[in-house]
Amino acid sequence: ESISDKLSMEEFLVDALKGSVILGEPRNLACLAKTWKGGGLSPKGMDENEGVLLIEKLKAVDYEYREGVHWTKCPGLLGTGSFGEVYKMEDKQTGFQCAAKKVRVENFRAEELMACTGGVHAKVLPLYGAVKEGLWITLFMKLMEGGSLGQLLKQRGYLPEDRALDYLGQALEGLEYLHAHSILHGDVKADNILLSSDRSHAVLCDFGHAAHLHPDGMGKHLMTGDYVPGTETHLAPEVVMGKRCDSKADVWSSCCMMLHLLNGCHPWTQYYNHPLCLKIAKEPPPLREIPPSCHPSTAHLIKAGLEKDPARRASAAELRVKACAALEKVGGLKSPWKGEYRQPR
Ligand SMILES: CN1C=C[C@@](O)(C#Cc2ccnc(-n3nc(C(N)=O)c4cc(F)ccc43)c2)C1=O
Repeated sequence: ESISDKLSMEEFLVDALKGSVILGEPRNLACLAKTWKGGGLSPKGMDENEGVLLIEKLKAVDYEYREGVHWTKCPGLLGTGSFGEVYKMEDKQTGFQCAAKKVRVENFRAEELMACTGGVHAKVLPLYGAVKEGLWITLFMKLMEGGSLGQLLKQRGYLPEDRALDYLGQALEGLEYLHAHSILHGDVKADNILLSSDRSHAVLCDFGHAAHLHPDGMGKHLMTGDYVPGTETHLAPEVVMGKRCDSKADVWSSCCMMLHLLNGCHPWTQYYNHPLCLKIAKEPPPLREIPPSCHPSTAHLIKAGLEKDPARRASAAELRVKACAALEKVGGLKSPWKGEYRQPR
């Protein structure tokens, strides 16, 4: 179909979807979500209820899906994502439980949904739907009973090398998939890695800082428009310098996360005060924070991911191969979970 046909098709779709909550497909949701930015504050908008649910177990009733009516928040906060708090929720009709992130309409970025409606991958947190109710947008997603890697790290102090390598490898698998679809995650860190109940599987979450990259791989200026950068200690030099960025920015962040997993503290913070962005731009990469006890192949892969020049930096795919090789070299995944608390270095 021609561009104009595609546009009119999309306009037709959105027109049909406005004002209702339906069981639909990811692309329906992507179209509707584009109309939510800034959210029409018309008086009707205050009580408007529209959206797309992607799984049967979340059941709209008469084209509505309202908090407290059709679903309820379970007590207790799971976590706080970019611009929103995350709760466990339960569908009143089916009893199905999942997680829900609530974002104010003025803080909502359609990219958060574009990133996870593009397709499904074992290392990316599945989206179960999104609904606008008045001035709030609720994003439904799979519940991960193992909690976040950030929470695990707080409990354990720092992780043994084999565990850190295994989680890094899984995160890089998810990044490889996103980068192949021209999506930059934008905030790779331990808090945005969620774990299965036995903590063996890890998935990427929180696409609140995601950006769509030019398919030709040409970098994109991030510090424009409504873009808000990710976590300062994990920002790549090209991001803090406002240069064009590409998927390599996520690779730098993944190695900052690796240092966080191995040391129990964020990089730069033991050596410099805020604002850190000047140091990140000026200073050499934080290679001195690689624990001396690390296997040489672990140190090598962190160096490859912390190259200041993104063109010389390894890609997610290349780094994942190095992480798998390093895990082999250290003897595979052996560390027990029991272990004692390790005082951060
Ligand atoms: C698919 N999708 C839709 C919205 C999304 O951008 C997000 C998120 C997000 C941010 C911070 N934290 C959590 N978070 N989720 C869970 C969970 N699903 O069980 C969770 C559990 C915790 F213990 C702590 C934080 C948690 C989830 C996204 O990725």
